[in-house]
Amino acid sequence: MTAPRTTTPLPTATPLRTATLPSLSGSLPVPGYDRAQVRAGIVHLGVGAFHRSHQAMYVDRLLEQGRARDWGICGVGVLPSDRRMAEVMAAQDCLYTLVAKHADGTLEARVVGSVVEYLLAPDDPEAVVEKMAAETTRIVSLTVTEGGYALDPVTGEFNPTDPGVAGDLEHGGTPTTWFGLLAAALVRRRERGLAPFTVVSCDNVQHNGGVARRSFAAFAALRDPELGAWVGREVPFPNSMVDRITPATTDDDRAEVARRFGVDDGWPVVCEPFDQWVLEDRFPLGRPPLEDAGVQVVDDVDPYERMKLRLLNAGHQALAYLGRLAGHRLVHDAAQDPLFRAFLLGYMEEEATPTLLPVPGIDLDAYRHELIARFSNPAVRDTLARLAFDGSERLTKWLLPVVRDNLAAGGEVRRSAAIVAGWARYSEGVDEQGDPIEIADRRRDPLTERARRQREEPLVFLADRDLFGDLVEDERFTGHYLEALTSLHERGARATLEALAGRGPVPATAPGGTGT
Ligand SMILES: NC(=O)c1ccc[n+]([C@@H]2O[C@H](COP(=O)([O-])OP(=O)(O)OC[C@H]3O[C@@H](n4cnc5c(N)ncnc54)[C@H](O)[C@@H]3O)[C@@H](O)[C@H]2O)c1
Ligand SMILES: O=P(O)(O)OC[C@@H](O)[C@@H](O)[C@H](O)[C@H](O)CO
Repeated sequence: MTAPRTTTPLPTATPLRTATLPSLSGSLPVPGYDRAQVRAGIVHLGVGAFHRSHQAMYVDRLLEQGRARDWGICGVGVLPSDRRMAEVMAAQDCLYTLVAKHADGTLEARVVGSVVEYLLAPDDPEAVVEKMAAETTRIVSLTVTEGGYALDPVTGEFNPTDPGVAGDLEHGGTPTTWFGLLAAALVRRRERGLAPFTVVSCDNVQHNGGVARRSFAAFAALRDPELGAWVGREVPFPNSMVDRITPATTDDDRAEVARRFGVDDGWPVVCEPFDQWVLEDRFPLGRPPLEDAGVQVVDDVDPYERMKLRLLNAGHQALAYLGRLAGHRLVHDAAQDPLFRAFLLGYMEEEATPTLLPVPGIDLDAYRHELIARFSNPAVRDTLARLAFDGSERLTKWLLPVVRDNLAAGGEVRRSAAIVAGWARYSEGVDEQGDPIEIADRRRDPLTERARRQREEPLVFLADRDLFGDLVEDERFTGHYLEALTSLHERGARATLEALAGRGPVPATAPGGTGT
């Protein structure tokens, strides 16, 4: 999460504060409700761009309807890198500008007021624990990223040696991770005879609620087996599918907000107009009437999240690496490129869709085409670099399940293999023009080390069993993978996609070798 760097107030713009809302209301909608009357019933851990464009926006909609006054949000920054957010939230009474950008350049903006408090855990972990332990807190929600669940990428089980949890497991004492903070709060609630809050993961993880429960219960059990069993039994973790493309805020966004709306906002949020939240209804302590704000409250989220993760998020992976290799930097440029558009549609139609479950009320053909249109929105200016961030946590969780299902069912894997080969080629850290690629991945060093050996040992990247399990032993997959990797090395990304589309030469042979 990178904060916009400009700190100088823009001359014609009004600083965003409770006191300035009346003067700002002439240029954009501001909260019409009395924020002083709103109490925090939700504590959210990991207040980044997405929480502010999505969950906080739905709660703001309800507050605007005069509802949900007990369901305001207390935001929490868990990591030391959240300090800048804490400063902006403190300076702006937690207010911020949300700007949805339509493809035709139209902007829809409003000041969101649903976040009513913000705490920075590294400064005051006790305040965070106490907030979650308070009777008024009935929901704790999370956006801690895919890598935040301390999961082994192959087994999907909790990994107690993950650097994200190891500290809290080894030292006990003052919690520094979301695992430790949540555990301390739940222990305190149990001591006070209070029922546990509901934990809602809003990360792009399949079965995010179940995964969060398994991983957190395993953490708790290592601290105290009895606590682990109680968590597994008593703490509700509903699943949810969340969707709204929300790039990181840039200086240009901040300047545009000042210019167009006269607001000097230290950290506005820009996003696409589309939003979707499909939520499993398991909230023993109650929840806000989110269905009245446009949330789909359902019994089974699985078909929706599978659709979204395998089409949208894996689709993003399809663009991220091959698009960058072909010279694109922005998502809409890649999505508007006919070659990439055809590749993406081919992946979605022939490889991802056959692995989906029937999705109630959704026309999958329309959904796929809507995705292409959303990716092509030039106003959003999402970057391929954002999509490529921590690929080892993303590609493995979204694309590899598609591959495994298709291999088991005899389905198509050509394009998926090319996406993985694209990631392997990208991980060499040099693009097709010879310029460096900055690899932002927690596993960067082992990834690049293997990728740089692959011209001599073509399967060495795929042979990383910590990421790919035994995929390297599947000859059908490795055949397509080697074909794509050879083509990427010899002819580049564009020619590789042309060959996949049947419009160019396919190498007659591919080199062998299984690597180590
Ligand atoms: N941005 C989107 O388009 C989008 C859409 C749908 C879902 N999401 C989900 O939201 C997540 C966050 O996206 P964002 O755009 O808000 O990113 P961001 O970089 O703006 O914010 C990420 C937040 O998560 C916190 N965080 C990261 N790792 C953590 C950890 N281990 N423990 C505690 N906090 C941690 C950061 O401190 C920060 O507050 C994504 O990883 C994804 O799962 C994002
Ligand atoms: O946010 P991440 O890092 O999980 O994934 C990158 C993108 O695929 C993702 O943010 C999408 O834009 C989002 O899931 C759309 O709802």
